[in-house]
Amino acid sequence: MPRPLDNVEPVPSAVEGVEAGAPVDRAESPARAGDTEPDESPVVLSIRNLSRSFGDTVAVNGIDLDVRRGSFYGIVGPNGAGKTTTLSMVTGLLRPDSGTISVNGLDVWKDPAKAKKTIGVLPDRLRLFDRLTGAQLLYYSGVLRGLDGRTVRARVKDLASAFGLEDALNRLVADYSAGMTKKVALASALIHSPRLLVLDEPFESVDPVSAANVIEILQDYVANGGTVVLSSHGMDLIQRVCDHVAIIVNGEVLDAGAVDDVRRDGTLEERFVELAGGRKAAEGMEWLHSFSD
Ligand SMILES: Nc1ncnc2c1ncn2[C@@H]1O[C@H](COP(=O)(O)OP(=O)(O)OP(=O)(O)O)[C@@H](O)[C@H]1O
Repeated sequence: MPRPLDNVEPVPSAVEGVEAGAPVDRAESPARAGDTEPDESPVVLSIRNLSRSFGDTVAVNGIDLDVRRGSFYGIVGPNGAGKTTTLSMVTGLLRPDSGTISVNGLDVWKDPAKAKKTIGVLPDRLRLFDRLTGAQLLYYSGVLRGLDGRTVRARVKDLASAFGLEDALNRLVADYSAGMTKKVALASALIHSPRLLVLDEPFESVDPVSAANVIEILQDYVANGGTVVLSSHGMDLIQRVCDHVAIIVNGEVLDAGAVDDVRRDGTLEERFVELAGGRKAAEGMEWLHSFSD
């Protein structure tokens, strides 16, 4: 059910009514909210001619992308392809050299405060206030997003239960394992029920059971009108869970669209390897077999 907020456009809660269990394959997913297929839904994220260099390194080179409401959109690409740079610019964390990014009709770099209210972010290199307990971190994330204390406390409880963090809530985040840190950061990204979730490698370090729970939470969120953009190196996961995908190589989108169109007759991994330039044979590594002793 939708849960209206005071100062954020209402979107359904991502965590209410979540039960542990395996995530649902796209093919078996329940019908999306509303009658429209994603391709007829409004564009939530629009990227036009986006570029960013670091010195001589061109990290992102003229990217265009449209992500529609209710989409579960995967961004894949080899190491150093420009995924994190793109997502950092989308979420207002890194200023582009050129190009525009519009989220929910708001220009992220011209109207950052309003645009950011509608975005939930899981950044790549997590810099959390880790001297807080998990409960404090979630509480402050909610309050900083403008929610009142009572609402935040209720949501912290829901999120802790959905992410299996109940027993960790009173421990310092600095003492969390990598997967627990990822989960508390993801919970922080959800607490204000944003319209768009941008998640950079959300499943890295997360155990399979927790990942299944998180996927189910995200699928529920998407089925009720939320939109997820995530980067991952898990091709199987993207193929199974996402409805759309973009393959980024050397800062450019080499293919994008419905997962089934992008992968063509093969798997997404096969298409990825084809576009990313194929695998390299381990030539010149014979010394590795000589063993030091
Ligand atoms: N702050 C920075 N300073 C200098 N170079 C950077 C910086 N951030 C990114 N780069 C460079 O930009 C390119 C794209 O990096 P980016 O982190 O966006 O790739 P990625 O696709 O997210 O890679 P990975 O899959 O390894 O996380 C790389 O060549 C990287 O070295």
